[in-house]
Amino acid sequence: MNKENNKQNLTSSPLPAGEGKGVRLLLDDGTVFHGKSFGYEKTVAGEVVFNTAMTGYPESLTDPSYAGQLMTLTYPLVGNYGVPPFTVEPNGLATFMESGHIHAEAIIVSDYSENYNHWNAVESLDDWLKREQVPGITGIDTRELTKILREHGVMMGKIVFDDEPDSGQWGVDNYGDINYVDRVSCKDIIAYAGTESLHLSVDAPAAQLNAQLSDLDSRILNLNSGSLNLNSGSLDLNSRRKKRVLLVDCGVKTNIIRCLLKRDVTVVRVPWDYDYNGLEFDGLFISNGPGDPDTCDAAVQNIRKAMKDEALPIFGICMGNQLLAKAGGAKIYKLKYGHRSHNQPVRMVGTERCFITSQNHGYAVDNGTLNEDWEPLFINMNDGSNEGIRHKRNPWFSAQFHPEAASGPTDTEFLFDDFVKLVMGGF
Ligand SMILES: NC(=O)CC[C@H](N)C(=O)O
Repeated sequence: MNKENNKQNLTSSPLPAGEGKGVRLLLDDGTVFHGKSFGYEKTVAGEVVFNTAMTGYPESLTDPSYAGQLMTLTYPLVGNYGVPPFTVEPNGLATFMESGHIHAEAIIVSDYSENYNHWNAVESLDDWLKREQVPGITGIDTRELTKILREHGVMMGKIVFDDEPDSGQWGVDNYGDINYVDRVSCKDIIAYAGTESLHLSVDAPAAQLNAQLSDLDSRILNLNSGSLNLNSGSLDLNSRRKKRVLLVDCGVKTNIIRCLLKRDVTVVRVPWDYDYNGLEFDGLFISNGPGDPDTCDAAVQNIRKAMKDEALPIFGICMGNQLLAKAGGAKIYKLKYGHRSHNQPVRMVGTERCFITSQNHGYAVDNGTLNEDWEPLFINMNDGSNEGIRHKRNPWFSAQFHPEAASGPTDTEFLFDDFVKLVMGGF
């Protein structure tokens, strides 16, 4: 079937002659959009999703949860504040980005602005995309595209250059069948303490890792001893170490690690399928990540093992909400077109408190499948879907939205305070 003749053929207002190459966005339902290329020239395919935030393209492009997706921005003017520098902190974390590189397959915009101006910009979006070999399309009627995705639901799409014949092949499997988490998760164990970080091998026995982590703690404590506040809540005086959060990296955003470190805990980041149950830690954190949570069974099994310690604080964000729910026996389903924006309203169940949240997810926990030990913690005010869960007795909770924001509103950052208080042993 020739999909291009099958459906709408949508041409947006032409860009001035001489700009990027002509390029088409082909949707799985046969719709074709015509635009101009910017960034890197490459044919790519993936799940086409839309994000209605007005800002935040550097953070969204580097959010590992966008792996495998073509990111449509509905805000029409994109690129006008350029791109911040890719500087890295002493602990190896990017200063302004959410990971080490762009994870979205492509960016789709209405009107790419070549001119940019911002106190922190060092290059244009076009130059950054070229450097990272990621294609962009401009001149697309992104509101029309979004209407189609809202009606039909998200679907696979492909970018094809007008001067290249379309092979007719997608070149990638269906989005939901690919384990993207495995692609984006770290490969080593990385411990972050203060401004330091230490890479450890996943093959080392737990006893050796525990000893290496203790050495790191002693070093940090000695380094800080001049200014050490002995009343600091995070210092465990019995074990002479800081409180430790074990972070399961399903594609963690940098700002989650920053938010934890800011609260004075040591963060031990492990690959998504690593069995951390022999390590010493005081709290378990399960991160955001791309793709279908049903591809992450190893992570669910490890969470179940950790749950044998009923007093262990557990906190999850986004994919972490879904994996914690699965570990508790609940089911996940795919939303029609997901929540990707800076203005998703959620209500804290049992209260009249409503928060405006930053979101990026396509799947959701089915509230009806939570067993009697669990209850919804937040509910989306637009569509009633689950936005978080909590265990009725144990210190286990999670949010479907992004309390770390980056980008977006920071109103729910208090959830990190709540978690770290539990880790410190009190509430
Ligand atoms: N940001 C995330 O962690 C997203 C979780 C999952 N991949 C979803 O789309 O629902």
